[in-house]
Amino acid sequence: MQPILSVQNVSKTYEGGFVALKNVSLDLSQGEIFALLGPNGAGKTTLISIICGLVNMTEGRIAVAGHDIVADYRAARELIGLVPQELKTDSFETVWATVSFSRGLFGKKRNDAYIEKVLRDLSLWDKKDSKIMTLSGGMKRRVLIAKALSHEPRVLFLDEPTAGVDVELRRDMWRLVSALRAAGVTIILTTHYLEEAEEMADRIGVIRKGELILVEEKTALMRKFGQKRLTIQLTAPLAAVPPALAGHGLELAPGGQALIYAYGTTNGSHAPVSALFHDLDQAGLAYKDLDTEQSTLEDIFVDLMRGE
Ligand SMILES: Nc1ncnc2c1ncn2[C@@H]1O[C@H](COP(=O)(O)OP(=O)(O)OP(=O)(O)O)[C@@H](O)[C@H]1O
Repeated sequence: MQPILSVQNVSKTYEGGFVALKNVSLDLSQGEIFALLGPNGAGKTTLISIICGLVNMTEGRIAVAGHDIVADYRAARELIGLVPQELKTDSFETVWATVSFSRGLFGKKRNDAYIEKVLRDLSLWDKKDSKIMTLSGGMKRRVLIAKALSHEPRVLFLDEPTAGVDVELRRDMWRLVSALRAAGVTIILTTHYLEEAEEMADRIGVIRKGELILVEEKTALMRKFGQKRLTIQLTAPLAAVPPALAGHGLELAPGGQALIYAYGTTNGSHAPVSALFHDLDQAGLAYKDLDTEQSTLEDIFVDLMRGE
């Protein structure tokens, strides 16, 4: 199937010579949620801005549903919605006028029923006649989302959509994202809240210093780079790991009250764990409790960023 978004060998050098993107390639399929992660200044906004036609690329080619974003920019842009990071809205207009006007800008026929649905989905309906300048920051952000959805885009970019928003808006937003995905909309989001990406994304891309260093299905990523940690709380403290257990790579917790066993989640086999318990019993070590922890996307991300 043709990708809904195809980014091929895109590079960007800003005026003054700063290289913000280096040979980035990426294909997205319809209806997927893709989380683009990376530290501040990695190039996420640059990439999104290029795809949305706000910044020119230096090299490369991008197509949206087969429409080249340069040669066929009108058709390409009609398919894209962008919720920008910064709050910029026309303060004197009403919510209704702002969102309807935005639809008109894309040459779409007026559709009041659709705009009403968008405003209702974003809990903005009772504010439809309010001027933007009278709204709270969270409400303004909802308006930005409504604007981005006004022309029924097939690809939606959310650039740090939940930065500084309250729990309720965050929850609304994720409900909306699920509904959009179910309707076949492809969503690309950048976020610094990694639990959000862990929860929502189908695939994760990590960008570092302008390079897309990794693109992976989320579940595969968690399997591949994830670690589990088993803490065995002992009934009596130890001074050192007993020699009989030397082959397991155990660590003794400070104070000697617990043994820590870290293992990968790659092969799904539990043989090493059962061998460990067998040897614990053989060594006559008594334990009173067990804790397991699994690495989160955040742990994996931090490790990836360290691995320069
Ligand atoms: N107009 C510009 N001229 C020169 N350099 C720029 C310009 N815009 C961005 N940059 C630089 O390009 C790099 C990438 O910026 P970008 O905004 O894409 O990062 P980001 O990954 O979105 O970061 P953040 O997480 O902070 O939003 C940064 O070093 C930034 O200073």
